[in-house]
Amino acid sequence: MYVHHLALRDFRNYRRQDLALPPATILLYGPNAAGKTSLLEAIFYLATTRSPRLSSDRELVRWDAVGEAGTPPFARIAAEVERRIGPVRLEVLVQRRTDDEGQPVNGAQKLVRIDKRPARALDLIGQLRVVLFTPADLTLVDGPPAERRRYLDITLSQLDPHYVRTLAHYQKILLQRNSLLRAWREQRRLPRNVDAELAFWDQELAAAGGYLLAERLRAVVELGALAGPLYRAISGGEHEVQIEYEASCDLGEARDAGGLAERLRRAFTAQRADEIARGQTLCGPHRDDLIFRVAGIDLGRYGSRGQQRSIALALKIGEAELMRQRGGDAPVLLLDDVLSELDAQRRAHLLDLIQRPGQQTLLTATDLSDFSADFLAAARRFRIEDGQVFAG
Ligand SMILES: Nc1ncnc2c1ncn2[C@@H]1O[C@H](COP(=O)(O)OP(=O)(O)OP(=O)(O)O)[C@@H](O)[C@H]1O
Repeated sequence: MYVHHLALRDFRNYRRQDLALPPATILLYGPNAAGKTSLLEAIFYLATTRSPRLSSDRELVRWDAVGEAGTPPFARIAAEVERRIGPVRLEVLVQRRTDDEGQPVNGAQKLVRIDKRPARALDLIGQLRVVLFTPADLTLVDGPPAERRRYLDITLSQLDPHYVRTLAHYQKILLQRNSLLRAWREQRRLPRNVDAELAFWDQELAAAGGYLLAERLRAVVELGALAGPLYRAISGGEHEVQIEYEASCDLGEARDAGGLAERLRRAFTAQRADEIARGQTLCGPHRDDLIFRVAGIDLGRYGSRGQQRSIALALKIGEAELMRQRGGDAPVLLLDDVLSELDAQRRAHLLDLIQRPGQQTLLTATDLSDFSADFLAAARRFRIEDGQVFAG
């Protein structure tokens, strides 16, 4: 699939921008702070309804944007996407919130349209599939478990509309169950029948969690088959990387959603006293992790920087391959300043993915001298300066 037209209005440092994009390698180059990452961010946002940067939605709106006819300022991202299953037009409007007197308040409102019809944000996810590569990908391996859960969730949410809805439901139930447990702890008083009070929440959390787990376990097997050999090739070593799903609840041999839900329910009951004492849900998909082993050694903990970099790259390429295999369409690749950071061997593997016919890849760079003459001749170039895009 590919984005064949992108339109931005008051998004980050872009005032108004219209851009026709080919299904090829697109090199976005220009000085620091020109707006290169923001362009990738816009596409990532359309695909996932999230910014890859740690910022709130209201920061997406251009600082000095003015709203229309007295309405609060908004940013607009729109794209026409070509896919194997047919084209689609996606649009998101992010509008700053104001109070009754028109004074800015925290937060932003998100309005989504798919083929010009209003839709929910969740419906947008998966319409356009992307894989983002950034220098921060290393935290996938050496960072906290939340980074690895996020990696799985973003991949699966783009592939499976039911996954993204179930994840949203799981998170909602988890919040409610936790606030109930916390309230009991703070009041130092338990209801007469704790089991009955929690039965509904346990049931809902286990049912949603069972589905999430089944899909994550399946994805980990498939990703392992893809990333394992890739790691060996990238690292130039003799071993593949093994990806293990480390569950926080005892899952036994269960692998299907129903069996996993039953396991979760049992785990919640078994740790009732602990959960009440600590005021939170102690196990479930929100506490799980991934372990990367090479020749039996946990490389997240004990790997060298180079080994960890190779795993991170193998995971990202594996993610793109998984999307292509399952979705029938190659995802759009977004490479934020990564190619120049890679050594020749790692770079060659990424180039292999990028240079496939019909693959759309947008990559950013400050310096064209990082690229070979062949690469530059084959890529479509756009120069970015101060929130404006120029061909050539
Ligand atoms: N809401 C906003 N309104 C206006 N400008 C913004 C907004 N948010 C960020 N900016 C500015 O937009 C500019 C572009 O940032 P961006 O990260 O896209 O640049 P870049 O070209 O990728 O730079 P680098 O090469 O340093 O990574 C920055 O100067 C940033 O401060």
